[in-house]
Amino acid sequence: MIGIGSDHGGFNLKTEIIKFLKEKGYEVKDFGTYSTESVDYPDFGQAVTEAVSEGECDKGIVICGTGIGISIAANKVKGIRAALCTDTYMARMSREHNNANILALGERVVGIGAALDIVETWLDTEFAGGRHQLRLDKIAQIEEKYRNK
Ligand SMILES: O=C(CO)[C@H](O)[C@H](O)[C@H](O)COP(=O)(O)O
Repeated sequence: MIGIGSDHGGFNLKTEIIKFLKEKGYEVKDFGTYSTESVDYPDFGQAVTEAVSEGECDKGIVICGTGIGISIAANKVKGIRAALCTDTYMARMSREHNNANILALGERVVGIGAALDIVETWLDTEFAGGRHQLRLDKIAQIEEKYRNK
């Protein structure tokens, strides 16, 4: 199950991505927003990332105007590694090296065609493990250190 959410600045791209994923046979859960009326991106970043963190969704996609705000919000949730990607190389590396479990996109930054290529690359790429796992373990240690501070 892929969780997806956006603010108003990412609503149109979210609609296109949902259509694309369903055509590819993915199960998708849409966490909103459901129109271009102004809303706050942390609410939707939190909804998607909690679903991934709690195991309801395998991976998540979050979208705002730039992808910046919603990726910052997403990375506050324990166990989340949200990657803001603007091209397919970043999408591939964010999976291969960072085992990103959330893809962040900016509707006002990337066109629809490029965004769909990024989504496809991201979903099709596996984590490489090895030395990269050691680095992710260090990120988890930082998360743990600052958890209750
Ligand atoms: O969070 C963002 C930037 O970091 C997103 O791009 C938002 O979508 C953007 O800030 C919303 O801006 P708006 O002027 O309220 O549409």
